[in-house]
Amino acid sequence: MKHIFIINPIAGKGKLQENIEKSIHHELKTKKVDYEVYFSKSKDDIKTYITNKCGDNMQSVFYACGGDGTLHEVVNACIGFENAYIGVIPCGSGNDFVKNFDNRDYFHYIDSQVNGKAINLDLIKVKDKYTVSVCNIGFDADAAFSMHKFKKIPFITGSGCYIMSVIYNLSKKLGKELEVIIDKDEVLKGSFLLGVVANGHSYGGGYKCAPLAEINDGIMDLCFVSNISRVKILSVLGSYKEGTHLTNEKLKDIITYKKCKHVKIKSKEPINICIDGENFIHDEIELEAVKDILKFWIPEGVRVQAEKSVYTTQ
Ligand SMILES: Nc1ncnc2c1ncn2[C@@H]1O[C@H](COP(=O)(O)OP(=O)(O)OP(=O)(O)O)[C@@H](O)[C@H]1O
Repeated sequence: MKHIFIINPIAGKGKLQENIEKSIHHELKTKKVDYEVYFSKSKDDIKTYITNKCGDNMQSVFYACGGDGTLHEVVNACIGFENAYIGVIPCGSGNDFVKNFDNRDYFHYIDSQVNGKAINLDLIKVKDKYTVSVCNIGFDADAAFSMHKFKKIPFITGSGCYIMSVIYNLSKKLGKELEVIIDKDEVLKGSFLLGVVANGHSYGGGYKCAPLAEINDGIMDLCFVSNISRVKILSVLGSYKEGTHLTNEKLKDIITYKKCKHVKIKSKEPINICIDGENFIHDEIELEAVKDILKFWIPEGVRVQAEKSVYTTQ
């Protein structure tokens, strides 16, 4: 097995990458491990690099050294290659995918990584892409989209930009008129503040939007929040971040939570959609759970999180 570390130099604040490169060489140089370190030049470069590498028919693990965006690119580049496995060394800002595992520290240990093993996990297929963590629409997707407006302001950090973008979006009309068709059968119709279709349980750097989601059950978790007043948003957000929104009695009338295998979302006008934190615009999307398609390389000592206790869902 060859171990190929793809480091995204701009993920997170770019602080951990140098240390990761040093520990890779420190741990592996003297051992009989076939390895390579590559610094990605752009999003598209990740795909070109992996496609070329997979062409040599060698069994390889491609480690996404970055955040969920980097992992998303590595996964989508590797899908379809029988000889490619996907690992991750989290060094982005959110790193939500690895939150679905116990003993996450081991993701940072190079010896645990190279002594890992392959397991099968699920992904969500949306259009011609695969989602690793979460697809989201609504208020928070709009905030992610309009962040660029604030990036040009001097001395404002990434989180500062996000806060300004949230405030900017709060001043605009809230609520998306949507039709959501679940498993080709059940229809939800209405005005929604936000909605997620999730493989993993978290997004946005720790918002536990889908607390019951499991990455190896072949099922997606859908959580839609009905449109509410600006004042109520603040009281909902705390619960939504903690993942207690399913058990919070005060929120039961505004939350719809379902487990499903297929979802179609329709809007009369094009809307912003975030897929693993990457931005897209569509007026209709279909999402489908695909069981066991991700050939994930799990470090020694790490476990997929155990089944959650059952909450009351609608
Ligand atoms: N060399 C590069 N230059 C510019 N962008 C890159 C480069 N390599 C990869 N990318 C892209 O950078 C984007 C941001 O990376 P990523 O999402 O991993 O970091 P993050 O936003 O800090 O982490 P997270 O998504 O976990 O919050 C991704 O879209 C990735 O494809």
